[in-house]
Amino acid sequence: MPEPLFQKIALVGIGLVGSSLARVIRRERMAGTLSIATRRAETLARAQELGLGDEYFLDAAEAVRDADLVVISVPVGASGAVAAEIAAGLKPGAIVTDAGSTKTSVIREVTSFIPENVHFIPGHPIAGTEHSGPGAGFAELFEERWCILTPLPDTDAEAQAKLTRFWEGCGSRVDTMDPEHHDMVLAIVSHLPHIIAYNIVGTADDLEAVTKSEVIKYSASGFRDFTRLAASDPTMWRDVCLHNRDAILEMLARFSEDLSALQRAIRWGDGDKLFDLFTRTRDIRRSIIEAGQEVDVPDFGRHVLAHPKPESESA
Ligand SMILES: NC(=O)C1=CN([C@@H]2O[C@H](COP(=O)(O)OP(=O)(O)OC[C@H]3O[C@@H](n4cnc5c(N)ncnc54)[C@H](O)[C@@H]3O)[C@@H](O)[C@H]2O)C=CC1
Ligand SMILES: O=C(O)C(=O)Cc1ccc(O)cc1
Repeated sequence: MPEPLFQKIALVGIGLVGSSLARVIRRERMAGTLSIATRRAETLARAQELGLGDEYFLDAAEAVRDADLVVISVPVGASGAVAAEIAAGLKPGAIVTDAGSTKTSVIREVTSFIPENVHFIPGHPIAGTEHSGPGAGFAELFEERWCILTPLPDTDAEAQAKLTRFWEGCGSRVDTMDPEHHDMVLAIVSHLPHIIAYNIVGTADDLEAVTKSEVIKYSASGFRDFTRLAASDPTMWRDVCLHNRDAILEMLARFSEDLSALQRAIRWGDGDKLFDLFTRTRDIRRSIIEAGQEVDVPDFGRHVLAHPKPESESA
């Protein structure tokens, strides 16, 4: 039997992302020992019931002792507290990474707690669903998805290569970005769509007082798609909004400007303008599909964007 990639992996946070990692780590035999820590006793008991790991701890510092890889998968607002908690237990030479949806805030809040002889390499799997908790995870979550690493200027190349191999073992393709760029890109492709969904579903909910159950009864698939995103975890998305504030506000400002232009076109009956925009956006969708970037995820009855296929596979 080949040696596992890591003798011991510790997962801090065992929700959708942490429990998906636990499942794929086990399937691919990437850890000699898999240690799991989370804050609440009920969540830990559920993880244990599901048989997600080999060892279970409420004290994260104990879980990370002797671990060669530590993955922090908690809402981004809790990353700093987790780093403070685990700092004393970290093994020299260990790799610490995270799965947080924002990167500059995580780096700001975590780095100072990480000892000099430990490699901190922030990361973000661009893979998820609207579900949360240890029961929501599945081993295939990361397959054919990007994982973005945002290494720090002094990141050790060997440690980064090993973390890259880990994500590839999970089925992902790995890219690197600088953290500010990551936060700007994710603000438009992920954070704004969720904020827009929360907003439109909230507006419809306010209207429901007037229209009674019509919002539910006649909800077309467009509205239903928004309700899926708007069902995402409130703690996670509160933290994303608070921790990627500047990039989100920048993207919201652009969005509002464009929405005002659309509003004006509708008010003044400018059909050409509407037609031009709707044609341009349809072309974008078509080019994504033609490039083979769209994959169907039958489990969730939804379409999500995956990474483009490499040249050799796209023929
Ligand atoms: N849900 C999604 O689709 C994706 C989420 N992410 C990011 O991954 C991270 C985890 O998200 P999910 O797994 O979806 O969340 P989740 O809500 O399913 O799980 C979060 C876990 O963190 C634990 N936790 C919370 N505070 C803690 C603390 N102070 N100490 C220890 N454990 C604590 C919770 O008990 C739970 O086990 C977040 O930073 C999120 O932004 C990244 C990609 C996709
Ligand atoms: O469920 C969806 O459509 C998502 O967009 C999942 C998701 C949520 C947050 C991330 O940081 C990455 C992916």
